[in-house]
Amino acid sequence: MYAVQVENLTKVFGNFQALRGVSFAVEEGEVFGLIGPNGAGKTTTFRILAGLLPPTSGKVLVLGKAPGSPELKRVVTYLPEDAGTYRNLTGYEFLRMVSELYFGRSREAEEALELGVKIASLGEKIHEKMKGYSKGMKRRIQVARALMVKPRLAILDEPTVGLDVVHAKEIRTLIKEFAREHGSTILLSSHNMLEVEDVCGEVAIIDRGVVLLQGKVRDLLSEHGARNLEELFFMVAGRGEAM
Ligand SMILES: Nc1ncnc2c1ncn2[C@@H]1O[C@H](COP(=O)(O)OP(=O)(O)OP(=O)(O)O)[C@@H](O)[C@H]1O
Repeated sequence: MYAVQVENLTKVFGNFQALRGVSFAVEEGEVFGLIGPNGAGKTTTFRILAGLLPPTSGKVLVLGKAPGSPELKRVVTYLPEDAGTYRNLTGYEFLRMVSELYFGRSREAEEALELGVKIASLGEKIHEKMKGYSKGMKRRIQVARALMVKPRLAILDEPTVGLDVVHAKEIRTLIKEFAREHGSTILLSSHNMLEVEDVCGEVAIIDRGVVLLQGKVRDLLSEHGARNLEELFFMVAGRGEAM
């Protein structure tokens, strides 16, 4: 079964066409990367998948259902690129709030909180107010928030945005380990094509509102004789400017 199926998806804002017929499919259990430069349409696609934005046209199924269906509420999580944190809550209080929103005051909520604390790996700092957190710590809390409820599908928009190489690597490792351990499907986006190779088994390359290629990273590189995804992007995107 596909976790996500997108066919010929378009989105028009005013007279600007942000998505011009996007198609890709994500199998359950994959760590899948939607990669492309700034403005390619990644966030727009994710917002549609999360049920936050209506598509203009096209077919979109999330776990076989229309985005935003009530059945998806408990099983799909979405981490926006610009997710904020509650400055005056501690990381622990924030994760507890989210787990109780999902599961009420229950054993499940306690288990989710425990897992969230483990994923965040902030040690004693989990009990400090988030206003003192670094960007990396805030992002860890946000990723923990999206994964701790063990979703069938987690949609993570630029999970490593704004992080240095060390913190980005930590987040990638925790995503990979989480997916392996819990069998969740992870759909993430990135404009950093090199980092995606480290975490995703399969990718779709999107540029200017169109998916140019989809496949397993290893297969795509060998089919096109590219050394890495960045080189492959420039081969298939037909443009020479830097991202
Ligand atoms: N609400 C909106 N109104 C008008 N244009 C929009 C709106 N949202 C997005 N766009 C435009 O649609 C295009 C795709 O934007 P989107 O945010 O999906 O790209 P992205 O691939 O996520 O880029 P980035 O890596 O910079 O986050 C951009 O040109 C953007 O300016």
